[in-house]
Amino acid sequence: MADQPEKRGQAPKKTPAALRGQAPKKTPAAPRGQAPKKAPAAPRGQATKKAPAAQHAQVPKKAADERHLTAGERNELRRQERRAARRAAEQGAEQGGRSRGGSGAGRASTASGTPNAPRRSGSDGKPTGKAGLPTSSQGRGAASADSSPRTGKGVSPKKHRHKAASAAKRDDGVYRAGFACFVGRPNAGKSTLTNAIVGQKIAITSNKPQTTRHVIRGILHRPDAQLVLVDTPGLHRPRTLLGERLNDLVREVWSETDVIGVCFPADEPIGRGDRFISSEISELKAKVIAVVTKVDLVDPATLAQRLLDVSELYDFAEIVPVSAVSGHQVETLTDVMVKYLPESPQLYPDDVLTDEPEQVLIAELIREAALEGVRDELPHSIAVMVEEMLVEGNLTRIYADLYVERDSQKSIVIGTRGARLKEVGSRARTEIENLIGRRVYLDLHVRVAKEWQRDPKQLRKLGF
Ligand SMILES: Nc1nc2c(ncn2[C@@H]2O[C@H](COP(=O)(O)OP(=O)(O)OP(=O)(O)O)[C@@H](O)[C@H]2O)c(=O)[nH]1
Repeated sequence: MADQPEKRGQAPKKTPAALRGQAPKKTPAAPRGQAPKKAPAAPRGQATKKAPAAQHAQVPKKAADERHLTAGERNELRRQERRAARRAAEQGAEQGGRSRGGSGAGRASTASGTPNAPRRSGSDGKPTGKAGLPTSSQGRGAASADSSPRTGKGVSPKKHRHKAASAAKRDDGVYRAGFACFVGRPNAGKSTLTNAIVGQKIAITSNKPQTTRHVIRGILHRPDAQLVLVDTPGLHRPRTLLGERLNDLVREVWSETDVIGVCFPADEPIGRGDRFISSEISELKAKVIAVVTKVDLVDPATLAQRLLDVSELYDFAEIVPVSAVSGHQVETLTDVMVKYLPESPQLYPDDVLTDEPEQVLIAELIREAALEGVRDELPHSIAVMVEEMLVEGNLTRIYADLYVERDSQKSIVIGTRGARLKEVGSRARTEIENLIGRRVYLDLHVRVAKEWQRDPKQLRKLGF
């Protein structure tokens, strides 16, 4: 029988509050019995010929359940979870919930500090957080116990270069864990930096602005800390419904992270967008640092000027110049971010690198390959959905749809006698094989979804 690949390096996505052992209050919809609808077995009404991947999945129940949801429904579920978690955290704070160290002041950190939050027991009878991970009372390291959804094969985390280097720096005996994100104008280098820190490609990158459309978490494990990096789309002036939704998503993430790194590309002068972002973050609880990116592209004098400009823009806690491409100062930046994380037990098991569903990562890799060499509006018009994954021995068959908005775009993406699409497929296949560590057969179809960026129904279907 065909199996869903079992993955190391991935865990089902949970809200920051859930990971910290806070039980989110029910969302308004939940008490009325309006829990997010499960999608039918063939999520997009294209039923029949192939069995959906979820039916083959041998994964924990929650993850298996979520595979039945369409991407849009999954996102809505995430949104509801986040809203509920925020409300729970606020209420916890009002009720004098114990604040964690660092910048998390005012946030309730344990299930017991949250109203209506029953403490759950693990199979061993020990209390666990909502997420099935230990609450802070269990001490560090306990999170790697059996509650992990990680399983055998699949995404193999590469040995992390920060681990050994950082061991020596663990001088105060304090373990820190928390969330950080990079913000900044489109193309500032946020995703490249996230990948460089996590040590594996979990976010796609390209030289087209607004490449990032999903919030993806990458997890860095060190002996003294766990840094959960949340890669977000760049905040921008929205021109479509998609743009508005992406901006909302970014603001939601900002409100729940401990450290925010505002990225300024060293090779471009400070602009209106940078000023706008700096003013937006001034209200947040998170510790805000400045990251001057792409320093390999400028001479020392330009860099010095950029650092000065950045320092005059806002009262940043620190300013760190880095190059994600050469690796210059990446480790220093990591140390700075870790320094501002709250004291906390581990949030994810040891070998989890991301909690993004595998289908989403794969769809992103296909989109990245499709972005190569296209111009003008076309990059924005491309969306990808993985319809199905089947595992046969060491081969994974992936069926994916690549959406564009117009017939003319469809012919560009396909190319003369399918040459361009073939190239996209072969580039994407190599990346996917790197990701899942198995041979891949990739079946790509190009479809037209007219004006999907402006159409709420299509956006939902495509996961926004
Ligand atoms: N030379 C150099 N190029 C970089 C560096 N970091 C990122 N880039 C390039 O800059 C471009 C944009 O990088 P991304 O990481 O996709 O930027 P982003 O901020 O995530 O972009 P959006 O998704 O549009 O918000 C890519 O072509 C990267 O290869 C760096 O340190 N040095």
